[in-house]
Amino acid sequence: MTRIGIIGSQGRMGQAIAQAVEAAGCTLAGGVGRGDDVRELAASSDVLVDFSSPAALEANLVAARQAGIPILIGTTGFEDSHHAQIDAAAQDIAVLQTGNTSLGVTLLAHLVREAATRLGDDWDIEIVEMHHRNKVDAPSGTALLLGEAAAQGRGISLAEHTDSGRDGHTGKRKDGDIGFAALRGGTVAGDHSVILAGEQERITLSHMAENRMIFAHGAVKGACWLLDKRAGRYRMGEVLGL
Ligand SMILES: NC(=O)C1=CN([C@@H]2O[C@H](COP(=O)(O)OP(=O)(O)OC[C@H]3O[C@@H](n4cnc5c(N)ncnc54)[C@H](OP(=O)(O)O)[C@@H]3O)[C@@H](O)[C@H]2O)C=CC1
Ligand SMILES: O=C(O)C1=N[C@H](C(=O)O)C[C@H](O)C1
Repeated sequence: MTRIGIIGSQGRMGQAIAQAVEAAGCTLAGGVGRGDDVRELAASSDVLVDFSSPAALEANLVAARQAGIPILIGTTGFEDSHHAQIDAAAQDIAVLQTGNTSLGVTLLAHLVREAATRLGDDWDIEIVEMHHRNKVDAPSGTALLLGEAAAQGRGISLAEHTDSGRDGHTGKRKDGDIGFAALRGGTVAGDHSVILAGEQERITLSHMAENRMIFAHGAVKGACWLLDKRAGRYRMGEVLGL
């Protein structure tokens, strides 16, 4: 039976993933939190699943590399330097990093890419997300991955066309930018809408997570999918055949 080790095991997602591991008929190798030794967990796991904090990334990648096992990273809030660390680790082990492990969002990203490819640059793209009051990063990892999908569809760089957190006298909207707005409150598991706004018409593509078990089941599926993969960086779309 596949042994899955959870990083961030006492968190909201860590606890959901433990349930999903059981439901999938896998074995829970154990879990670690802040201050625990992730190398010990890696030594007794076939694959690691990380839903913790960007601060934990370096130690997690070192542990997975030393043990020679794959890692699925669902943590969000990464900066460019974190992505460089993930790329480096993917030279030696299989790594899947995604801001959202659900089937619905993975499909939504395809739809957004397609819409952005087909609609002209005169359609403005805005991404709105809402999450529970305890979420610490914004925009959400999902909003960013949907923004990436839109940017890819348009053939532009998201980094050069992001407009996030408008406030005050901002001036008019810059042509071609992809806008982000983040709402926080209550217990919302994760709502995302991509609005394509044209002349006299508007398309909204949305996903509403009703329960974080959808992320947990996707994470376990992704972790098991990674088991026989060569070193490299993989996407959730590959797991789900999208
Ligand atoms: N990709 C996806 O589909 C999804 C991604 N996420 C992301 O997953 C992450 C976790 O979310 P959530 O479970 O809600 O958050 P929580 O805050 O509930 O859980 C995070 C857990 O990680 C632990 N942790 C913090 N720092 C470290 C560390 N250095 N090493 C090991 N463990 C550590 C925390 O411990 P302590 O409490 O002591 O700090 C806590 O138990 C977030 O980045 C979130 O955005 C969430 C849902 C879906
Ligand atoms: O922190 C959360 O809760 C979530 N985080 C992920 C994100 O940043 O997009 C995925 C999901 O939306 C829930």
